[in-house]
Amino acid sequence: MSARPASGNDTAAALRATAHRLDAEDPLRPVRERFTLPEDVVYLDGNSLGALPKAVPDRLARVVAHEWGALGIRSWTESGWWEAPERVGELIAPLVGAGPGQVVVGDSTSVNLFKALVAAVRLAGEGRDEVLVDSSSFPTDGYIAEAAVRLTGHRLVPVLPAEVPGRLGPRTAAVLLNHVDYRTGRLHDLPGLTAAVHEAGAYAVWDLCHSAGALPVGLDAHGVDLAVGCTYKYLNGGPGSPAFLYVRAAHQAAFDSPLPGWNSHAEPFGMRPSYTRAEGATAGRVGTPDILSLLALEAALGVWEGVDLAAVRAKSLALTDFFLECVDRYVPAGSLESVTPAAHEERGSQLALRTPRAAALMPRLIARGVVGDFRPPDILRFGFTPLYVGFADAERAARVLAEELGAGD
Ligand SMILES: Cc1ncc(COP(=O)(O)O)c(C=O)c1O
Ligand SMILES: Nc1c(O)cccc1C(=O)C[C@H](N)C(=O)O
Repeated sequence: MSARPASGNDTAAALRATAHRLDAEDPLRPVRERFTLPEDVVYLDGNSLGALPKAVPDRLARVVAHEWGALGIRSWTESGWWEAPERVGELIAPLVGAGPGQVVVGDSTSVNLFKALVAAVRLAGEGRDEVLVDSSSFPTDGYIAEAAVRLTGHRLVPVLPAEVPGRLGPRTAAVLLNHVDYRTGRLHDLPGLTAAVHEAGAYAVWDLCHSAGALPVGLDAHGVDLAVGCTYKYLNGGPGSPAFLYVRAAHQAAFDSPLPGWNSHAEPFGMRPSYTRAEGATAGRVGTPDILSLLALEAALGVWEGVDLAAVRAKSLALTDFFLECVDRYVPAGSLESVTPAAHEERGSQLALRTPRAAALMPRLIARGVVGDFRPPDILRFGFTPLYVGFADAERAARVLAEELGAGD
């Protein structure tokens, strides 16, 4: 980075004063009170595991003691367990720009990637034999895509998102893309790439793991065909909370799941020997939902009440700008390189700083209460969740980072 040398106490005092003012002016500041945050810790890992919303422990305790303990099997109907995948889907829908009836919650992101990709190539039909997959993606996307095409008989073409328009053609059936790159934090052009995929007559599948809850997505507005995302990052659902699957309403009649379990049957308790698909988003279900995690997620989604996603995006950009400014002021020139694009329209809600010392540095930052993560071979990752991270947190993280960099190995 183009760092200026740290100029001592004056710099720190000025940056702290700015942080204090920005926190005082922050319209999302009160939302932080909806979370239990670890004491004296700057938590910059919400892009891996979101913090704990305060409403979750009591809700879970009641589900266990009353719904499971006292009501038992009756809770599938009396406590609304059976409909929970669709009900929780309706809570996520507005956060990703989806109208009602298109989002269902259940299974992991990996499993939903498989369903979505196979369903997309089936929608494309005969005569199209290629699937493009984002080669910079989180590894599971590539593994799943490879396994999916082995079953469907398509040819997998790994490409960088920027190369997609040049690689599309009459043979393309579907394209699997990441909205925000998990390593670099680069935000890809979802509207533009989706339009290009459609122009080629193909189907666009988006992985929203690093954008759902971090920025407006606009699934309906941009014509996305299918999308998946996890709920344990910016949606704060807890470790292993179930993922979501979006199937555009226009495609639901032809949606052909490769995993048609009994939960997506039109009449699940009819126990029929043959399968008849349920209507709507329910067709994306497979087997018995993970009720404890699903209901923890439902309680966690309460933190979004009254929260405007445009304010979340504005704060995310302000926080990441401010963190970069602090790093620039505190850290000696040449010791870190930001691999996250500077342009706002290309930035998600995390920053990735490159240094050959990254692997050794991150444990030291964590020991000093600044929790980010390390991604091989040389990336320090800092996630900024606008619902609970403040500007004073950003200043402290940058200052501790500079101190640890200065301390040598
Ligand atoms: C982009 C992306 N896709 C998928 C996953 C993981 O999927 P799963 O929920 O199946 O572990 C992650 C992170 O774990 C991710 O960052
Ligand atoms: N899903 C995770 C897990 O089960 C354990 C630890 C981390 C994760 C993550 O989410 C990693 C994350 N997708 C990443 O961007 O690196």
